[in-house]
Amino acid sequence: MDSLQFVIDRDPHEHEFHQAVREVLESVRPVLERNPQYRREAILERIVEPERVIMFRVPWVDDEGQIRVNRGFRVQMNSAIGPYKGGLRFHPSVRLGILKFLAFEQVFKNALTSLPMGGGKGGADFDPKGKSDHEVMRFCQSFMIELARHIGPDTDVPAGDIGVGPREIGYLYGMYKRLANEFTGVLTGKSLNWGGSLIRPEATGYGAAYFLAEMLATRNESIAGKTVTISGYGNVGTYVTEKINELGGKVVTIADEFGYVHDPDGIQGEKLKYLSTLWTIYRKSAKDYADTFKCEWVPHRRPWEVPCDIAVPTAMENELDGDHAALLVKNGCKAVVEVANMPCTPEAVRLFQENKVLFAPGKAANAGGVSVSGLEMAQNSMRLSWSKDEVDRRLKVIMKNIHAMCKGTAERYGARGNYVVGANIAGFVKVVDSMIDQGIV
Ligand SMILES: NC(=O)C1=CN([C@@H]2O[C@H](COP(=O)(O)OP(=O)(O)OC[C@H]3O[C@@H](n4cnc5c(N)ncnc54)[C@H](O)[C@@H]3O)[C@@H](O)[C@H]2O)C=CC1
Ligand SMILES: O=C(O)CCC(=O)C(=O)O
Repeated sequence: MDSLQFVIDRDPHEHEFHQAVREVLESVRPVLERNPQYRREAILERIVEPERVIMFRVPWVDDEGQIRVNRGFRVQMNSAIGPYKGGLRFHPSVRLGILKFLAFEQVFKNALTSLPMGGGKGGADFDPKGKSDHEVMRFCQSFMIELARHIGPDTDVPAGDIGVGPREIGYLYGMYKRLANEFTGVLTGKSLNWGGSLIRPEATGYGAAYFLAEMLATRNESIAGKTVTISGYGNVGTYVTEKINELGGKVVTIADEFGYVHDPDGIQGEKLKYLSTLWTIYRKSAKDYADTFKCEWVPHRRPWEVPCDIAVPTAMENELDGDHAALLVKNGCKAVVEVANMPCTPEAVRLFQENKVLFAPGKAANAGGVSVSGLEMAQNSMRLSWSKDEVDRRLKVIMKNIHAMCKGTAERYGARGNYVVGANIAGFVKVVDSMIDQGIV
């Protein structure tokens, strides 16, 4: 664990980054034992250090004429297997340590997709909630004025994440195009009229449901008839609900930082349509859903206390801790799928694994989003658009392959059923072998 201590000593306050690094280093220990070359090549020391970090001032003017200043970032973590690729997050919690953890996770996730994408992540401590469209536009334009010089369709291709949806991608793209004077696939998650891919908005949620179906099938189970609890109701929360409904499951909760909604009849039909805009367009609290559809609102508590077969955290890192995990286990939960990035604490993951709850780590289960981003890049390069069925078919194949790769790798390393170990080792080996091929750079 010397490499972990090195990371902690260097940046002691970056706890989420330490957490992500610790998990990967623990998983890959048997790989290092079998391959002494990795130690000789100082592969751990190299993989935990971003290739480049860009941090910049983002000044903008609000609707009252006040000058505001936010901090922008892009962490270009690893380009061994392709251009940096990963989302932008606009949220007040954004700081360097959060983006380093997200960029680090992205490196392994992107390697699992089998598409040629390196890992990166960026964003700002800007909160789009409560801002007018014009304020968001001015912010995005100022952000892109600096970011533009560091990205490009073969260099670094950002996309959305929390707080960055089609509106923000549009404003960011408009400014990039004006600065670069070229129309290229420099961002993904674009609107369909100007280079976006069908199924990209749905991809993270649909992909996670496909992964879940594969995982349940290993125990001769399926999503049909299962009760599911979820947390976030943004882009990924909405589409994972849609696909779970389609596969016969019933989603009974949504949540935010103020509490959770319990709708035992299930979030479907008109209610799901309503949900799909609640956060992504109006940025309203989940309580609004409870008020509108007259169901239970439970303030200051988390949805993991509601008995369920499957739990699907879809909002923030570390939103599901050991106490929540103990409740889920006690109530008979059979599977947990991380659709957010690292939403379960290490203690929660340990409890799930000890109690034989199927556990899908985010870097495998939520890889459908970046996979379809990769397919968007391919379509942009070819100057054509695939049909919805074509993209969905490719997404299904990718998720099935990721599942098989994680499962098979875990078995080969004596950790049957441990998708965390499988995902970390499979992603790690692909990236570090590519780094070694390319020399000490
Ligand atoms: N959009 C994508 O394609 C992908 C997203 N993810 C991850 O999925 C998660 C959700 O992302 P999106 O749905 O895209 O974002 P979004 O902005 O559409 O939705 C964010 C959700 O988080 C909730 N939220 C915001 N601040 C919160 C707080 N302080 N406490 C609790 N909940 C809070 C919001 O109410 C909303 O439900 C994130 O962890 C993101 O990194 C992972 C892979 C791809
Ligand atoms: O589509 C992308 O490039 C990135 C999606 C993302 O940010 C993620 O996978 O966490």
